[in-house]
Amino acid sequence: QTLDDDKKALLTFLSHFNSSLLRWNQSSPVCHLWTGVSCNANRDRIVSVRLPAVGFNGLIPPFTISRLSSLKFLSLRNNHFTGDFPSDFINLKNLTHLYLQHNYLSGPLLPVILSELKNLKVLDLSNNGFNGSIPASLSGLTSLRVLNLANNSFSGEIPDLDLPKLSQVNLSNNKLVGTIPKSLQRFQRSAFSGNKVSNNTTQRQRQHKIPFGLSQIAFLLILAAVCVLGFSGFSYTMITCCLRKKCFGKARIPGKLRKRDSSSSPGNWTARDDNTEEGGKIIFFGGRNHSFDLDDLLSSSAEVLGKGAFSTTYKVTMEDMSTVVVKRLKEVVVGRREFEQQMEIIGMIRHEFVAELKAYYYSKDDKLAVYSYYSQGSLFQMLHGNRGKYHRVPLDWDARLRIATGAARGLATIHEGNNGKLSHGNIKSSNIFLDSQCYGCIGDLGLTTIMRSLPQTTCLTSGYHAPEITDTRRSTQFSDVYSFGVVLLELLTGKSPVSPAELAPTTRQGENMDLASWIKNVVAKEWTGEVFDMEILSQSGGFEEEMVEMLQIGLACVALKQQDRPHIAQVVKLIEDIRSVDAE
Ligand SMILES: Nc1ncnc2c1ncn2[C@@H]1O[C@H](COP(=O)(O)OP(=O)(O)OP(=O)(O)O)[C@@H](O)[C@H]1O
Repeated sequence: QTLDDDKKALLTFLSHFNSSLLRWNQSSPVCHLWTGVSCNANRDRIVSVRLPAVGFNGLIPPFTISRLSSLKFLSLRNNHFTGDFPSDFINLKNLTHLYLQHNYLSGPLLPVILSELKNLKVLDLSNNGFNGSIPASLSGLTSLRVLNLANNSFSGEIPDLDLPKLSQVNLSNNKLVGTIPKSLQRFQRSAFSGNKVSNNTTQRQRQHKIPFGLSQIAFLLILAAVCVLGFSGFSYTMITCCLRKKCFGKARIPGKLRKRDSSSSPGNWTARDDNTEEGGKIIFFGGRNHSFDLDDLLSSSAEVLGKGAFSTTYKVTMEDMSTVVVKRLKEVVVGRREFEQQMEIIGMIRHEFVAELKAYYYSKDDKLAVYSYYSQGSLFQMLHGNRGKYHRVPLDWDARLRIATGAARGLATIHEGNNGKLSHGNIKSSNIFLDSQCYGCIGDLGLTTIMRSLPQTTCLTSGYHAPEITDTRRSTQFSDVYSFGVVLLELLTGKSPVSPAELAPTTRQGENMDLASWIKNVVAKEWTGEVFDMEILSQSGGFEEEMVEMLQIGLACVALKQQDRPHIAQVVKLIEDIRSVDAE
């Protein structure tokens, strides 16, 4: 019933715009719109409505959206809305994120309305025509973290906003005057640029003036006397304390020892998830400048990219259109400490050919790892997607060489990590991604050692695991090189090591042949060129010699005895020696 009511309210809202919407998207306006709407876990209320850049104009229809009383996230940014800040939004008491930027809204902000939106964490009203003063009642929004009022016509003095959680402010390009209040002086000057405001150094200078019209010498004498008295008092207290300690043995430490605050460690910014009692927290790597936090992640639109053995992988597009990959880890078998230690090691690795671990989250119920997103997809998709279909875009030899070069360099960097002790443990084509220049980048780093081990039977049939691997949690740099060799063979043959059926024509019935054995088999019986992917062979250019060299590297990597395999640094050198792709 409640969901129906919510839907009705939303449809009433939409009905005001039908004509413009139809003009905007002839094909399927409603369909598109519903993708921006999501419900709570019980599916009985609408909690998030995002309708950015849909071409809405006119007033925000009153008592439509505001009837969605469970709404937490509302984005109507980049439309053409006019009129005042909607006074009926006072009903949206659960709202945490409000994005109304880039519209034509105007008029003053009514203090009473804002003070009621007590749960707001993000308020973005930038790039509108709001005027009047900035209401001091914003101080009541104690959860506020982001406040963007830039590019409006706000005037008067900036109120003292005592908001401890506030981490981003932008009041630039308004008509504000006076001094920046103390509570906001921790923010960069650029947050206030384009106004006639100063920070209160002039006030401070005034305070430094000698009081009561005393002459400078008299003032200095008094100051010296105060200092001497202060010093004597301090020394007296220290001496008595020491004596007391000596006389009474163990002295009690006054006050409480403060717990170390992880947010003060450089490079890490810790945000507690207010909703979890179990101490869930998200840790970011690489400085404080993160455009998202846990709420943003959880309230952003997510698309399932796939489900692996240990995790479900989502592509998450944030309100600012940046995209990350979030892996919800299902089978973590280590405790918080070990999990955090592993993530810290991985978070230190920064290399152009290794997918960056941006953040992680640990709570009793949920463990997340946030990586950078590669829009070109994985090597697996590039090699095997749409095979045999007319719209397949073939992957040429140059691209394959570039992928091999990048991925080998990425893996070499990983093996240097943790004082040269780090291994990946899950090198395969679906974990190698293509960057904008078609270099291969290694993804999914750091998960195998903290997850449940795969059963041995799975290892044997996975096609990528080295024969000595019986426990996927105990991978080694040798086994990584083996898996990388399989990827090279996959690149050359265009055959997937995980589908033995592809190798079937040359295997005897019932024989379970891996890619390396299949290649050796074919090379022994036929000529070497038989193993290469037809897609590259049909390409003009005569790259066969280069491909044979790569085949030798791949076969060296998949040597059965681990000590016979080359070190990854050697592999990088050998691949680069085939042809340097960088200059191209
Ligand atoms: N950072 C990323 N950028 C783009 N696509 C990704 C990223 N990480 C994973 N994917 C894609 O998401 C899908 C699911 O990935 P996931 O890692 O869950 O499964 P998998 O790689 O098939 O198996 P495994 O769990 O063993 O790694 C795969 O198609 C993978 O290529």
